[in-house]
Amino acid sequence: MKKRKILVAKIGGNIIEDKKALVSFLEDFARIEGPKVLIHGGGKSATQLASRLDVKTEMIDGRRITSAENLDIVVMTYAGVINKKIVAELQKNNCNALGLTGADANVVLAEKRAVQFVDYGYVGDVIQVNAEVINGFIELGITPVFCAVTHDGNGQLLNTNADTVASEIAASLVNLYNVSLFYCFELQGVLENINDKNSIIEYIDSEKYAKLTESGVIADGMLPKLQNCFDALHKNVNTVHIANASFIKDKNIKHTTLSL
Ligand SMILES: Nc1ncnc2c1ncn2[C@@H]1O[C@H](COP(=O)(O)OP(=O)(O)O)[C@@H](O)[C@H]1O
Ligand SMILES: CC(=O)N[C@@H](CCC(=O)OP(=O)(O)O)C(=O)O
Repeated sequence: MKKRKILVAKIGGNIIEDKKALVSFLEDFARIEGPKVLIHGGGKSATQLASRLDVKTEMIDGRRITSAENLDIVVMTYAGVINKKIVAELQKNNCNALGLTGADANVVLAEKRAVQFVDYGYVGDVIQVNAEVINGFIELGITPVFCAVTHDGNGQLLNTNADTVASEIAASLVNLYNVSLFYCFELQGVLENINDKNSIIEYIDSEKYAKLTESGVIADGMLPKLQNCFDALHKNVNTVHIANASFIKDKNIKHTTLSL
């Protein structure tokens, strides 16, 4: 039997911080028919709140070193203000959204990252996603909206990169759906030259990915994003794109498509 299509979209901190871009993205997202899931980050907002509270922020390879204080800040920011504002905006646009952390309904179970060279603190690596629960919400006509907070099943909340949450949720749905994963952000795609907004690399396969990483073209948040794209493809997610937030309504704009 042919599988139904589902869209798994992720928006990051730069879109969330840009009120106009966020409102416009959510309007377009709300309009999309059929099953869909939204995952959001908000790293920029968490860093701003930490600074207002005089709490140090440290990122390594695009991931936040998460102390107990940082964890409280990210939970307040991601699961609180950002998640609820997004849900309210989607409701305004007649999209029946439900805001969740990975702890809610036990959808995203993670484990605290073991200390190897770096102690990331309360950062979680995803162990399991409960696709049946996500599908249950969708069957009820509800659009799940996930933030990047997960849990370990023993009462500990954890901070997980939002791109990873999106990749894992997308991968969990492949037995039920034909899954498209869109990473939407402020640029047009992966750039050959970060200072030239038009230098969009339209196709990246595993070989090109290795070359780009080696040459240092890929840096900061783009490192985990691409890793997560390839993880999703290896787990049989059908299509993966990195694109500007407006890609959600206009599939003809230039962007980056990933393949193995
Ligand atoms: N080659 C590249 N092409 C595009 N962006 C890149 C590249 N290398 C590094 N980046 C950085 O990665 C950022 C995207 O990662 P991140 O900030 O985690 O995104 P998001 O807003 O989706 O969370 C871009 O804003 C850019 O600063
Ligand atoms: C472990 C880790 O790094 N978690 C991320 C989660 C938020 C996120 O990924 O936000 P963006 O999508 O806006 O970057 C962080 O705290 O920054």
